[in-house]
Amino acid sequence: MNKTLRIATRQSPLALWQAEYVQTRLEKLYPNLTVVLVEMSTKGDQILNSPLPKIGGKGLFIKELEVSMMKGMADIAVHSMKDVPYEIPQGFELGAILKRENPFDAFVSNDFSSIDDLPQNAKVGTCSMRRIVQLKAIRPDLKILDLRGNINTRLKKLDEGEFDGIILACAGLIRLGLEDRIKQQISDQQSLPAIGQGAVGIEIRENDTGILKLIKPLIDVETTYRISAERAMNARLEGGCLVPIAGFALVNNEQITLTGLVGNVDTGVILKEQVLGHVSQAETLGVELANKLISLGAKDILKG
Ligand SMILES: NCc1[nH]cc(CCC(=O)O)c1CC(=O)O
Repeated sequence: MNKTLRIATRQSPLALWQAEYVQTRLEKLYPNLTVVLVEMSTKGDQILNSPLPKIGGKGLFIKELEVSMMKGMADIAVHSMKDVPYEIPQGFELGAILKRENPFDAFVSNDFSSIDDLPQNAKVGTCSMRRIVQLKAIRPDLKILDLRGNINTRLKKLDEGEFDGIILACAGLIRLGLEDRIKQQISDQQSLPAIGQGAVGIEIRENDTGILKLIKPLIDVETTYRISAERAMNARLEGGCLVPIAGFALVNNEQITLTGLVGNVDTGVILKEQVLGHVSQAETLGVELANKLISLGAKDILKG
């Protein structure tokens, strides 16, 4: 019997690419399944004249998709994991996390080859508090200017000369076929990636066992360990996009190394720590790292 599965998605080129990627994967797995996209705009897409932290943070890119699932208009929602708040609302759960793309930040410029190549007092565009605090640590002279909008909008503003360079995620550029715009892949030493950066997740209605079974083949185990550790740390720190928090996990031979960072844009203070352990303890390690950061003053740093 032909079944139809409906994917709730935002309408940005990146969101559509990610939703179509899941659609293609599912159609290949299940030839009798029809997979359709239910496109919608979210508040986070609509309010572009204010820095994201001032309008309520990342949940603004998610809420409408969850409402469509609750109303029975869609069966799953595809998100960039870095846009998913650490608390999943009651009635929903993360059903699958797919294989992580390049997780690092990218320096994008038409005139300069790297952050180090930028002249004194160069103008750099980003709205991420995480990127700002780490950029200022390596180049305190830079003029960081607010930059919002989808990837193409941000590139257009760069190309129109508003900035000497901008910071984006490698993953978004790669997925949109814009890898050639990456002038420098910024190392995690210079800019620790955002929690979940580079990973795509599928949100479902809680206990929707039929859908869970359907999407199970899309799960990437290593990525799930990495994102679980990063998100557990963020949850313990109660981090949103209002504060500069970064977390990045790597897995090697069933050992997970989790690095976490908190900072303060006003004071420039950065606190960075690391834990390691067995992948089976991913979430426990995330909490352990958060507790270590808290014991070293993370909450006061985040308050400023
Ligand atoms: N809301 C911004 C956002 N959310 C996810 C990505 C990139 C894709 C990813 O990290 O998976 C981006 C763009 C960026 O940070 O440059």
